[in-house]
Amino acid sequence: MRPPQPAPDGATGDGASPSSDAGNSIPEGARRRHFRDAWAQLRQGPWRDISPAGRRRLVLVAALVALGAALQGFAPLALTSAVDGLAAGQATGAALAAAAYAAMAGLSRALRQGVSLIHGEVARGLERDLYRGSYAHAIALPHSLHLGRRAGELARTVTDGVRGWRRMLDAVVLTGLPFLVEMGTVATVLAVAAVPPTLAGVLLLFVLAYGWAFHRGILGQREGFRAAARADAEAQGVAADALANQETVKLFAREPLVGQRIGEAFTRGGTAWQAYNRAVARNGLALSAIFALALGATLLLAVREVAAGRMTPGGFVLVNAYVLQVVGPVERLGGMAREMVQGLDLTARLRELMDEPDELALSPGGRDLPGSGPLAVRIEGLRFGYDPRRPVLRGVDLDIPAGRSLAVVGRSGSGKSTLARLLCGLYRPDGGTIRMDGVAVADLSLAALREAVAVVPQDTVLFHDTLRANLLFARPGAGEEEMLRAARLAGLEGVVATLPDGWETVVGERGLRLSGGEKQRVAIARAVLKRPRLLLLDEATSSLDTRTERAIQSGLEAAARGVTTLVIAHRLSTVRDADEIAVMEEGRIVERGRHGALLAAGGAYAALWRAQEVESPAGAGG
Ligand SMILES: Nc1ncnc2c1ncn2[C@@H]1O[C@H](COP(=O)(O)OP(=O)(O)OP(=O)(O)O)[C@@H](O)[C@H]1O
Repeated sequence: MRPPQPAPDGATGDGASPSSDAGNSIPEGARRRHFRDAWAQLRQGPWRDISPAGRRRLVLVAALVALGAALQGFAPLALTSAVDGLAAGQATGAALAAAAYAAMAGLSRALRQGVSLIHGEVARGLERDLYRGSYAHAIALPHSLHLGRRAGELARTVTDGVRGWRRMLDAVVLTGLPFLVEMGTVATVLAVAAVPPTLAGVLLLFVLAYGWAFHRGILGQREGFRAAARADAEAQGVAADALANQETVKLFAREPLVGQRIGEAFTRGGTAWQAYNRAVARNGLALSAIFALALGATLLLAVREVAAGRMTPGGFVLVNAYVLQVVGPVERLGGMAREMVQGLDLTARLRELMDEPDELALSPGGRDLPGSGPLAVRIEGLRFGYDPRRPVLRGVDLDIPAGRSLAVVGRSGSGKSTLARLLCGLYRPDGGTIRMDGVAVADLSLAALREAVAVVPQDTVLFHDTLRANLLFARPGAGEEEMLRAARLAGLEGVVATLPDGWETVVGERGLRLSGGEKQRVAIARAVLKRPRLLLLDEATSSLDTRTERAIQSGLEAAARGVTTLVIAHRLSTVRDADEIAVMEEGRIVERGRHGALLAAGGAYAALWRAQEVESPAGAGG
């Protein structure tokens, strides 16, 4: 039941969400290059997507963060003055200094709270822009690329990527910037307050040792973190797979077995998180030891300096305050390094995705289709293979005069649907040309081509929305009358009448709440509503019973009147009235003509017809 490579999941023990395989995709040595790339992309990509107002607010956030950090850095100076004032018997001065200290510390904290509120809003706006841009790009990627990916993988890549950018933004604005400002002010204060060099040196040494230990700890924990996240994702994969197969589980009465597998998977996740938490605790202990040593050493030194009269009691307080105060930013800096690395891991696949050329880049032709009536289609020497090693179309020549119908029949796998896909620009031919009203499809804009063509595919997938919304997707501006006419021609009216919610019925994910035949009727109605110049019917009625098919056939014929139509069909009885019938075999057209002539010729078509007559004596296929 477990998928071979479960998609890593964002739900992890500490709320962080690295993508396990994304994390492994960047070798350690290439890390710096990735930082550079990420920076370049930050400037070209995400940054560009932020609205000018959003940028101004981001700058405001940065300014407030810097102000808060500066206040935090300077505050102990006021405390020093208060203590020295007290020591010198200047109570008023000491009180003023103490008040200044309280104001600075309070303001700094208030700023931090306010900033996180504004920053959250700014960051959410940025996320929205990123989602919009990334999904627009993902949808515009070539059809072949979508087919080559697992369901949900693209959505996961986008979500991970956007979360990664958000983490990096938070890390830089909320941690990196205040760290630099606060350390700058601390260094300035130490210099101005003439703290003895030995003490300043010990303090610096402490910061470095603490930062180094913290960083090492994070690197050490990284593998454990990834392993735990991976185990978690696997467990989620097992559970998701079980849910997807719930019907099978029930029918085989295997609930206990599935429950046990899920339990085992989550136990593995729990064990991995325990190992990670132990590593975190070990590192925490090491840090506490360094902190205790540093505090002890600096205070002893400070006591000696004060006793020798080289430092005031206020200086003693200052040193003590800084030892306590610099721990936070140093720790946060380590956290920031982790966030940046994890953020980069998360954005890696999105950055790759954004580099993939979209359909427009691959089909740069930008011409519009002139005119407005039915299209004349001419196909010459068309060759195509999904894989270069296996040609599917091996030189197809066909033409459909404007407003006429052509039926393409042939054995399963002969390449009929592939021909239809090339006609609507889902793939580019390897050789040969398709012309619409004399214009090569390669020169057309994809939007112009697809506005002109309507397809009723073999398998219809619908939006998880109402029937009305699904139908109007074909032409959002269509009026009620027009929609009802399309529904009537497609035999959909009768279906709608039986549904308790009528047109407002929500059809379920991918349209799963409708039967195959009902979905097919929605697809036909959509195609009719679109008022195309070329109609492609790819076994448009294959899911219908013979009686319903006959009923809809007349509607389809009415819809196809005056529209160039290419019909792909297995049941030959449905295409016997086509203006022309072409028989396809192994990617080539081997016969063309009208029904009667082809039967009389006694070739491939006649053989297909006879075979279907044996299966269904009432009339081939019907
Ligand atoms: N996305 C794809 N990637 C790779 N190969 C494909 C893809 N789609 C179809 N094929 C292959 O191309 C060949 C032609 O498929 P196509 O769907 O055009 O046949 P068809 O004549 O429409 O068949 P049917 O009547 O069963 O619908 C088949 O051998 C099929 O396996």
